[in-house]
Amino acid sequence: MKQPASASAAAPIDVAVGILMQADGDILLAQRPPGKPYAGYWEFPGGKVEAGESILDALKREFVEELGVEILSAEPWCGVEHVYPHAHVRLHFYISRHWRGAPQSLEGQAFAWQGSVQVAPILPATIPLLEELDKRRYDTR
Ligand SMILES: Nc1nc2c([nH]c(=O)n2[C@@H]2O[C@H](COP(=O)(O)OP(=O)(O)OP(=O)(O)O)[C@@H](O)[C@H]2O)c(=O)[nH]1
Repeated sequence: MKQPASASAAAPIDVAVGILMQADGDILLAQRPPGKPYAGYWEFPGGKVEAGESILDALKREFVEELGVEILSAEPWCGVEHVYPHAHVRLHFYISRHWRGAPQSLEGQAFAWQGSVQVAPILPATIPLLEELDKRRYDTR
């Protein structure tokens, strides 16, 4: 099959992204492992939605695979579309305040609980969300 001329011409890839938020507002970030595009950049855990899978199911699967964490509930927060040189992604961000298990580095990735975010660099499409998130961190629902 003929390849699209650029990532922007390709159909967007759906990605499920989860923000674990502790009661004190701290959020979990993970560092992309070597071998992936943007290796070393920080992101919220998640990954591509597989064919026939719901976004929430993909989110739950990725958290088990990457961190050994079982998401008990998550609310959709916002969607962001971004064209990278390697892919056109449609990011579906969820916030979860209820999960089971402490995160483990199952894919060798570093991760960090952050209040105001100090780790860098952050994936470009995720940067604008950090400011918005800061406003929600102390929402105690
Ligand atoms: N998980 C995650 N992905 C993000 C974020 N922001 C962002 O632009 N992305 C993009 O979304 C895409 C996620 O794909 P991925 O390669 O991590 O997904 P995956 O774990 O299923 O990868 P795989 O192909 O190795 O199985 C990447 O292009 C990544 O650059 C974010 O905050 N979290």
